[in-house]
Amino acid sequence: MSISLAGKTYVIMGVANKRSIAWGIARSLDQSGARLIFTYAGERFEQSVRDLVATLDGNHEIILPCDVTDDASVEQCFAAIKEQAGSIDGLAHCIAFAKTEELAGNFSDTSRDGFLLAHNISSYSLTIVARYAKELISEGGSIVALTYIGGERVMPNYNIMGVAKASLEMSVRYLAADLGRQGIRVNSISSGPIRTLSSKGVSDFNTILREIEEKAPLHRNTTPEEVGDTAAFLFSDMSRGITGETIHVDSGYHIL
Ligand SMILES: CCCCCCc1ccc(Oc2ccc(Oc3cccc(O)n3)cc2)c(O)c1
Repeated sequence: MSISLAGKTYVIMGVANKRSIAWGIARSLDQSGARLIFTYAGERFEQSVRDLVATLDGNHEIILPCDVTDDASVEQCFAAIKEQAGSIDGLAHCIAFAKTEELAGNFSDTSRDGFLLAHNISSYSLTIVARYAKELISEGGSIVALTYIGGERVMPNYNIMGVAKASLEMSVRYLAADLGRQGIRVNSISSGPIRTLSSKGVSDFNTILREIEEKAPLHRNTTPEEVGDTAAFLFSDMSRGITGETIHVDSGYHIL
């Protein structure tokens, strides 16, 4: 891999299993020589994260719980990172959730608590994580978040998650404006659909994958490795002039 992140440390939030996009990012950064810190939500993921991390080249020892819906949990997580690592060079936010019943049917039937839950986990979490991470991120650091085109235009069944992603993408721009004076860049990767644990929550997912193969300019679906390599670029100095940006890694689908 041409990009070197040797001597750099990144926090990766949201690895659930080997299919996670967060895991694709982890593998690319590991290949680029970075030291990685992992956080997981809920101890049911701890063992699978530990087992996966053991397969990487580098020895990434810091693996911590972090419930982004709990301010104290986020504060304790970053206090532990400060204590165990000192400073970091960036963070990958790969966290989202919405109730499955809100990811199908009529958008007008969205419930108040379904709306709030989706925004709490899928959008506000980036802002509170950035608030604590900015104290640890060195000059020249970089934050990367994951989004989907359903936050820019209507994609059937994506519903409330699309509204939350629109909020996330605008949060990326406001955070870029705020943290730029500290030399911290904030960008998002808009990934094409990838089969993950999360995509099981979206009805009719297979139809979308087929549509991409038929219509996307590259006529193939997106892979976690492609997203991982773009993340490595956004963490590297090769992207030092880019902030507040959304890069589409989607075989070109967004131009249609
Ligand atoms: C109609 C659009 C089909 C392509 C969707 C691509 C996609 C797949 C997964 C994505 O991430 C999530 C994350 C959590 C999520 O909520 C879930 C996931 C599983 C179970 C559950 O109860 N909620 C739904 C999507 C995402 O943001 C975007």
